[in-house]
Amino acid sequence: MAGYHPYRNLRLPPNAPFELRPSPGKGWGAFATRLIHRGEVILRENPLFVIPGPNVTDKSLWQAFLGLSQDQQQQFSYIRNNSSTLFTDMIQAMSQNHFTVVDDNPVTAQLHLLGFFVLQSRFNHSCLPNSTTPAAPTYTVTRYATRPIFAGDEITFSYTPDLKFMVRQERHRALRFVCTCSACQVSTPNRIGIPHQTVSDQRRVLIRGLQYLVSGQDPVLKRRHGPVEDMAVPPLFFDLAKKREAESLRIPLSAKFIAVLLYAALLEEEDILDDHMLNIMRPNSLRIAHRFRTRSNIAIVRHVWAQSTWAIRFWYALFYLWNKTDAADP
Ligand SMILES: C[S@@+](CC[C@H](N)C(=O)[O-])C[C@H]1O[C@@H](n2cnc3c(N)ncnc32)[C@H](O)[C@@H]1O
Repeated sequence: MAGYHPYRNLRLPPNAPFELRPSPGKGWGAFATRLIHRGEVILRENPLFVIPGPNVTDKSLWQAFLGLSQDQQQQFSYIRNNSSTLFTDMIQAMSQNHFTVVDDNPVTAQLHLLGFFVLQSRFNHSCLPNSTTPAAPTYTVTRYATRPIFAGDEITFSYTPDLKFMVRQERHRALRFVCTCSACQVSTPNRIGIPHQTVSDQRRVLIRGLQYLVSGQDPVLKRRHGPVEDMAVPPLFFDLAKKREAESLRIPLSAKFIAVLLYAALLEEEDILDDHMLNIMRPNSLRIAHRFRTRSNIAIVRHVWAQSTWAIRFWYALFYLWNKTDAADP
């Protein structure tokens, strides 16, 4: 491709299944150069440096920068903001190119550490992503494909997991840019002609409410760090009795089980239920399933669990368990 851009100097790993090139409306992005299978590793990368967060100072950033080798400093100097101009200060550069990393040392594991990533930060956001970078107790950030990605497709990920609980406009405020993915484009109609975005917004409000119901915490407002910390998200509950019920976790076991199944079914329908989320969802819902103590309920739960999709599990549970009390109820 013609035209000089400093990103052409960024070093990709040998056999990387992607290339960097302009992504209309989003600066540059990463695009698959061959079919990438679901679950395949796309990129494993170590940070250029790691510093304590969440609040960083120019001084700590300069110190980290000066500790880099000449070659690493040069890779750092190629990084641009989205409009291809240099960052005006180090804090801005860090805020757009970092991932939170976790220390595997039990003494320092609680620190909020931020790593500067040259390549992982070149991937653009999508509210319907095709890759993910699950948290792991190591400084290395690994990106996996969450669905098959075809040659030429842009490789994207969700910039924060909490975005799945937000409607389009809340997501844009949190991201501080207007995302143009298909969940955000007002004009994209779904299978039955309704704009995807309308249905998607309704699903995400429900997903947030269900998460509140089973965890007792509003997943959006509980956040203290990150892009959503200072945004005005409307409260979910206007009925204070319901809010207290959710927060005291005193909902019957059958309602909780149904809520968890509906939560997974909505994620599945929204097409954002990836293998890493499933690895969390499955044991969580099984834990609730194993708490039933009433014999007839246990038989229903076994039958529910044997179904093939979360949507069918949800409908079975709704039909057979709705309003059923259990010996294990709080
Ligand atoms: C870490 S950078 C991603 C790489 C960047 N595009 C580049 O050229 O280096 C994040 C910035 O990319 C842009 N961006 C990422 N995803 C986008 C999307 N879905 N829609 C519009 N802009 C996006 C935003 O300006 C965002 O602040």
